Amino acid sequence: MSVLRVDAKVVMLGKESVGKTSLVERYVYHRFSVGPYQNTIGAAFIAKPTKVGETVITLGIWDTAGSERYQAMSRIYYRGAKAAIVCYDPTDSSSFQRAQFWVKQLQDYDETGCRIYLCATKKDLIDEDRTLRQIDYHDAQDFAEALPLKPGEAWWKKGERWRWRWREEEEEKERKRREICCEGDEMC
Ligand SMILES: Nc1nc2c(ncn2[C@@H]2O[C@H](COP(=O)(O)OP(=O)(O)OP(=O)(O)O)[C@@H](O)[C@H]2O)c(=O)[nH]1
Repeated sequence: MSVLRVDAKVVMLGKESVGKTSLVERYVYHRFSVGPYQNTIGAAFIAKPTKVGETVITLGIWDTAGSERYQAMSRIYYRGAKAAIVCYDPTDSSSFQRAQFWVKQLQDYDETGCRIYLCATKKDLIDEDRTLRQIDYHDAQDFAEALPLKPGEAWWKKGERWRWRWREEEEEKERKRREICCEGDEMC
């Protein structure tokens, strides 16, 4: 019996119905399924060999369910991932909030240097009717630009709202860490 060797684990994250499964299907099978929307249950796995230079590497793609019902399970799927594609639908502002949630989860629990990619879906809808856009392009860009930076470095680049928000969140985390430490330890 042959055992499938996965060279890199990739995880798809994002609110339900943002288009994660459609993206994976497009990438793997070059198709877009039209028809009634079927939500993912738990997660789906697919292996995709891909050529990088002369080397073939196999991506193990975990397409997670966006429904909050499955949120607790998601850590299993992003644990050890080399890359996370965090998707949001620019016509749905709540999906952008959800994307921020996932980015934070990944940053808080990352043990293996997972690279985070922010992906806006359903561009055709915006192209057809710009009034559908609920997420400002620049807000998304600012947020994405802050991603490769470690949280501690993010606030050195001044100007944009997102970077300041990272800073505030980090300071708040540090403050809580100190409080917890001081409660149980007089040396703190
Ligand atoms: N117009 C348009 N519709 C899309 C696009 N991508 C996905 N959809 C539609 O959006 C709906 C949800 O797509 P899915 O790919 O199933 O979404 P998902 O994020 O995997 O959803 P969950 O499995 O619930 O997490 C489907 O009806 C798709 O046809 C796109 O690029 N443009």
